This record gives sequence, C-alpha cells and structure tokens, in this order.
Amino acid sequence: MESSTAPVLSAHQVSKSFADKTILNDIRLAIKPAEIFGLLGPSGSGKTTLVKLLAGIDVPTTGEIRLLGTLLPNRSMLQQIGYMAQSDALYNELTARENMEFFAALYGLKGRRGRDRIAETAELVGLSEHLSKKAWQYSGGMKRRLSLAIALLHEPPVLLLDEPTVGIDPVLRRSIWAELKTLTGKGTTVVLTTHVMDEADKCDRLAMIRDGHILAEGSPEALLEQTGSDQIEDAFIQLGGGNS
Ligand SMILES: Nc1ncnc2c1ncn2[C@@H]1O[C@H](COP(=O)(O)OP(=O)(O)OP(=O)(O)O)[C@@H](O)[C@H]1O
Repeated sequence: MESSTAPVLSAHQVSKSFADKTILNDIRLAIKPAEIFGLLGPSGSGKTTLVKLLAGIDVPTTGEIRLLGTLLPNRSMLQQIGYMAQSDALYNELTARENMEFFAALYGLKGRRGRDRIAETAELVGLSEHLSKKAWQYSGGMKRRLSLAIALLHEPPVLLLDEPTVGIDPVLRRSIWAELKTLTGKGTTVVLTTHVMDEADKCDRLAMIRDGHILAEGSPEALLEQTGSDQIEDAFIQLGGGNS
C-alpha cells in the first residue's frame, strides 16, 4: 500500500534552461498532501518558471516532475490542477461571468453545478456584484481575483498560484488566506509563489529560492530557528538570499 505521506507533487533533480541560460538548477521538492507550500524569492529568481513546470505547462530540461505519482506533463492530470498564472489569462471582451462560464465549460462543470460554483467562487473573491462588467473594465486587483476564482472553479485537489495576492487589498487578502486554509483543511494542496515575507509566514512550509537554486526549505518556524532570526526576511538574507 502507498504510504499516506507520499508527496502530492515532487520535483526530482529538475533543471530548466532557455537557450544556454540556466534558470533553475537541481530543484528537489516533495510537496505534502494538504499543506500550503510557499516558493519565496525575489523577482527573477525562477518562481514562475518552477510553478509552470509543477503545473505541467512547461517541460524541465532535465529531471522529473510527478503529480500524484504521474510524470508531467500529462493532459489527463489537468483536471487535478487549478493554475493561476501571474499574467491573467482572461478574455477582455467577455464579461467576468462569461469568462467564468467559459472556464467552467472547459472543466466540464455544467448546469446547476456550474452556476453554483461560479456564484460560490465569485463570492469568495468579492466579485459577486461585478460579474456583468467586461474584463477590460476590471482593475488589476479585480482581474487577479477573477483569475483566482477561475482556478478554484472545479475544486481541484492541487492549486498552483503564482503571486495570488498581488494588487489585492489587505482585507480581501486576509479572506483569501482564510479560504486557502479552509481548502487545505479539506485536503487541498496549495503551492504558491510570493515575494512578500509576511505571507511566507502563513505557509506551512517554504522553499527559499535565489538565482534558480533552493537555498533552504522548511517550516517558517524551523527556518527562523535555524538562522536565529525573528523574521523570515532576516532568515532569507542569512541563508544567502540578500543582494550580492
Ligand atoms: N521563455 C523564457 N525565455 C528566456 N528566459 C526566460 C523565459 N522565461 C523566464 N526567463 C528568465 O528566467 C528568469 C526567471 O524568471 P521567472 O519569471 O521564473 O522569475 P520569478 O521569480 O517568477 O520573477 P517575478 O517574481 O518577477 O515574476 C528570468 O531571468 C527570466 O528573464
């Protein structure tokens, strides 16, 4: 029988290069069921590239990514993933509701269930009153919220969120974090990227990334203890994440 602690998502000796430039090097990760796992690093450190590999949207140059034991990329695993890209993949000429309906149909959510999920996720991100607006009329923060709602539509067991709270006000940010905690409480696994240190604190575990390398990995508490720091930001700098 498979161990209950088998990783949901794993990276084994993963590297990624574009042309002759190495962007990620020897990435090893084992994301556990129902945890919030944060990829923390400065701009350009490789977080987006790594999330795309973990979502099976791009292919590693070397190494393996496995989702629930299955080698990625694999089309049949798409249903298992809710992916929120950093740049919002929305249809500007459609209303927010039409955007949601489009993705609901793509995920096979039909009829009553589709309508219910659209209502629930729109409520969660505070957009219920704005679903008739066209996406181009949305602010940057509203687009982020709409993209998050779309990623949650089909209740995937694994959520991959690239900077989910950028441009979102503090009150809504808090409610989104509360929802992520609720989802992990129900068994969803969440991987998110952030460069905001106070968000890193809220993750169950973190990988600190700099220049395509994982500098350190562990719970926020363990990383603080390891470095004798009070704050994640200090721990990050001590572990080699500061400006060189
Ligand atoms: N398709 C590509 N071709 C060439 N270089 C790329 C490509 N995609 C990303 N890169 C480079 O890889 C590096 C890491 O980019 P990535 O977007 O993964 O970083 P990031 O940590 O997500 O940064 P940010 O927080 O600013 O989005 C950057 O130097 C970027 O220019």
